[in-house]
Amino acid sequence: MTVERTDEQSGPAAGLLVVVAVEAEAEAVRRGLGPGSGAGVLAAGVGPAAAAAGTAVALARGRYRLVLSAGIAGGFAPAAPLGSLVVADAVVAADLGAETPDGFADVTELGFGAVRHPVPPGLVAALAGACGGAVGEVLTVSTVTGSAERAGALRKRHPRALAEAMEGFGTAEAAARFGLAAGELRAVSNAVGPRDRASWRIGEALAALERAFAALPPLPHLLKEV
Ligand SMILES: O=C(O)c1cccc(C(=O)CC[C@H]2O[C@@H](n3cnc4c(=O)[nH]cnc43)[C@H](O)[C@@H]2O)c1
Repeated sequence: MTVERTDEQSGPAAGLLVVVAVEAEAEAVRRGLGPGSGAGVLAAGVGPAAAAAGTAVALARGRYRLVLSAGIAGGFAPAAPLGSLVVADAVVAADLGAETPDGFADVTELGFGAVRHPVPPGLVAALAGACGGAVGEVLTVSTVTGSAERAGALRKRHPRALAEAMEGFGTAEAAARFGLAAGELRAVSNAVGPRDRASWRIGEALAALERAFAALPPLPHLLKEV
């Protein structure tokens, strides 16, 4: 696993680490950031475990002050349509828990762990103000939702959720171990609900992700907010 920086590794403290799942997302982020941003961009793999492991290794090896989970996501209709951007004000593990006779119980209800990482409000405002993204919860799931029933159950349990993806909570958990804030910025490639591969708009979502990173304020401005 390597963290590719968009400029010299040996320069001043990098500051920003952007963690995505796959190389196509990393390329979109790098194009948006442009040369000389100094940010680290890591394609850590799909899912919360890969994201947590990759983020932790990168943070142990590099000098970072802020972490962003980024990439494509499923959007909850109608708030997060295809091609739109979503900025998390909380990163929430939505399927970390147990099935009980009374329904799903998250790990905090079972008496241990955490399922939620709030994002510093100033960081949320700076990100959303810059890219025009909608603000709300972004869920992290280990299984992509593929039915209206599951989508409805998630929305019932998380009425403020705008999107689901698979890495944010892992990235935020790792960042927290290093005492760092983490945000999440997602571009919607598909609707959360019944599986319909023909309707995915991955190219549009990657283009929106690139535009979002091109619009980000300079790093010192973001760092003031955390
Ligand atoms: O096979 C399917 O039905 C299916 C539907 C949506 C996404 C996938 C993926 O394997 C992509 C996972 C990858 O992309 C992010 N992502 C994008 N859309 C979603 C989603 O609706 N729910 C969860 N994750 C999504 C995710 O963060 C992964 O990196 C397959």
